[in-house]
Amino acid sequence: LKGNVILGEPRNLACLAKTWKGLSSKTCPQEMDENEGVLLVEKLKAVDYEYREDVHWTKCQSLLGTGSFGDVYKMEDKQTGFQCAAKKVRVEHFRAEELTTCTGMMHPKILPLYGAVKEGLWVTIFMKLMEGGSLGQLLKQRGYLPEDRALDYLGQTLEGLEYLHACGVLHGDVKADNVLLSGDGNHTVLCDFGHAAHLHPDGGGKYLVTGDYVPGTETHLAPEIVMGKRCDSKVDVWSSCCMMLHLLNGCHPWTQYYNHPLCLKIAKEPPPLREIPPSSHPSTAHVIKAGLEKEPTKRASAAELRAKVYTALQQVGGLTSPWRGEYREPRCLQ
Ligand SMILES: N#Cc1cccc(-c2csc(Nc3cc(F)ccc3O)n2)c1
Repeated sequence: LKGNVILGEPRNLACLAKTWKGLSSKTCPQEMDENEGVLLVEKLKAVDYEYREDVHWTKCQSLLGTGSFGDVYKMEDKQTGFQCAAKKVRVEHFRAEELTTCTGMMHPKILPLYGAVKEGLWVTIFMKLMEGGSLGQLLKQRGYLPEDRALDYLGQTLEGLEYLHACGVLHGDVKADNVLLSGDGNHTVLCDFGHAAHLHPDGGGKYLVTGDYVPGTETHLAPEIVMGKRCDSKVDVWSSCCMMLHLLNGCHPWTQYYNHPLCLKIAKEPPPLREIPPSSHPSTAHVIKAGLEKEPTKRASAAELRAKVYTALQQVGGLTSPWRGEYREPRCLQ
């Protein structure tokens, strides 16, 4: 059995990932057994240039969650015993941007990539294990979050976005399911670059709705995306405030007022500011208003919005409530 899995550098992985794009199941039989990839950490060990599921690594029983285009499992390297998270994506659904946008990214609020391997018709992407699970899962357990917790998580998410945008990358699917938590619930990282895109260096927008672009979560889509206009990093700011409404209410924006297809409403209707809980502090409302400007040039940047979030967090008395507290009936079902 031939293999071509190496311990390498992020740029090796970015380069190899581009050759995986668009391979379809119509490939020849020997392709079915191909095993190639780049591992970025010593704790994931290829053996004779091979790294195969159930041979060199195995999935642990639990399904951790569902990412874009694939399920996420806890996995263990059979040689080193090291455990991490792994998402399996069919090559037909694999987008090279999932790896080219986040390789080489080093920031406390961005989930570290450990490598990726193609085995037959599957691409497996390895990332750091986050014991706290996703913010989406926490929300299901708590109904909706206290204002200080929601502000703190929004602020950390915006820190990660600020770094991403400075690197010329837009995430494309900012939502609670793609924000992961440390074991103590106090630190977040942004994950899942399945909808990410490289921004033009001139900072000009990019036509997202083209060839292989798959839109992110409909309820969180910015107006300029649904109107097929040029998009830039501001689309992530809009989505982060849709996530904020989701954290504060326990339900996605728009869904209580409109039926599908929501994209027509997102384009036509005013921003969903009426969904800001009346009990919110005025500074919190100010943050959401600044992030839900329909005109991207008027919308706050991730850096500007982060500053407003920290002010609001101070105004509400800082972070005081526990991350796992009592369940609160989502506001949308009241
Ligand atoms: N650890 C962990 C954990 C727990 C719950 C959900 C997720 C989750 C949601 S999207 C997601 N994407 C993802 C996970 C990988 F391991 C590798 C690439 C990915 O895009 N992971 C991860």
